[in-house]
Amino acid sequence: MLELNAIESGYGETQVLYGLSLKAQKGRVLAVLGRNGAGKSTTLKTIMGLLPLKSGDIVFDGAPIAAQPFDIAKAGIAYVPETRDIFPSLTVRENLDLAAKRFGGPQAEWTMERVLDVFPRLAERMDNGGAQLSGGEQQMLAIARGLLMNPKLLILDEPTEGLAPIIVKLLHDTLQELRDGGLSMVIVEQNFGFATSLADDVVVVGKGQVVWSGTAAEIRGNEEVQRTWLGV
Ligand SMILES: Nc1ncnc2c1ncn2[C@@H]1O[C@H](COP(=O)(O)OP(=O)(O)OP(=O)(O)O)[C@@H](O)[C@H]1O
Repeated sequence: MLELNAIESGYGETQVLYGLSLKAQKGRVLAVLGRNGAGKSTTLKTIMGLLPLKSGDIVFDGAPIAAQPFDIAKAGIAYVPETRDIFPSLTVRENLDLAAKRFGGPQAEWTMERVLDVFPRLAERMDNGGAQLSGGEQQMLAIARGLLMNPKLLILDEPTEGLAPIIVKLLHDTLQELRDGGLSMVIVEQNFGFATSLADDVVVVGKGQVVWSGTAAEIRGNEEVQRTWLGV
């Protein structure tokens, strides 16, 4: 459903991706792993139109991906950045309403009610300001907002970063539920156990390219790849 073919991208003069190719398939979870600075976040930002694609192409659902972030979201990709980017001065309800109004509708698969079923903790915090939420609640809000965009593909950048183990476990169970419901996802993650227990497929990024790809079971059994490219 999403295909990156030999993409090159970076920040101004600084090139970070050197011919990176990968495929994310419908109904499956792809984990993108790699050491700090390998180019994982840069890959996601390039997919989302936040960094210019210098060379190569990106195909989503059989068509070249749009150039502008809003059009990419409209086409069906929801992106939860590392920074979560919720609106701190708005309440939980207002944060969710913004996405529901823009991307919802009578036919929408994800409604406010359904999202709050998945994240009951948010239902208890609807009138709290974004800034009053814990890190885990902010992450839940960011994912809930992504779901209300009714995406075909949900992209998450380091969802467990900075979260306590008990919240990581809760998040894991929630994402597993979404996966079992058939949601396609791409997850960039430093937490190897978290990522490989959720993922079907795995790519490892090193120095701006994909250096290994296979299934989650294969990488769990491959200590050499773990040691060489992930430092696990
Ligand atoms: N805004 C920026 N301007 C210039 N260089 C950047 C910028 N952001 C990241 N880089 C550089 O791009 C390279 C890849 O960064 P990227 O964030 O994609 O890595 P990553 O694999 O996601 O790792 P991390 O887990 O640290 O986020 C790094 O060398 C980083 O220093």
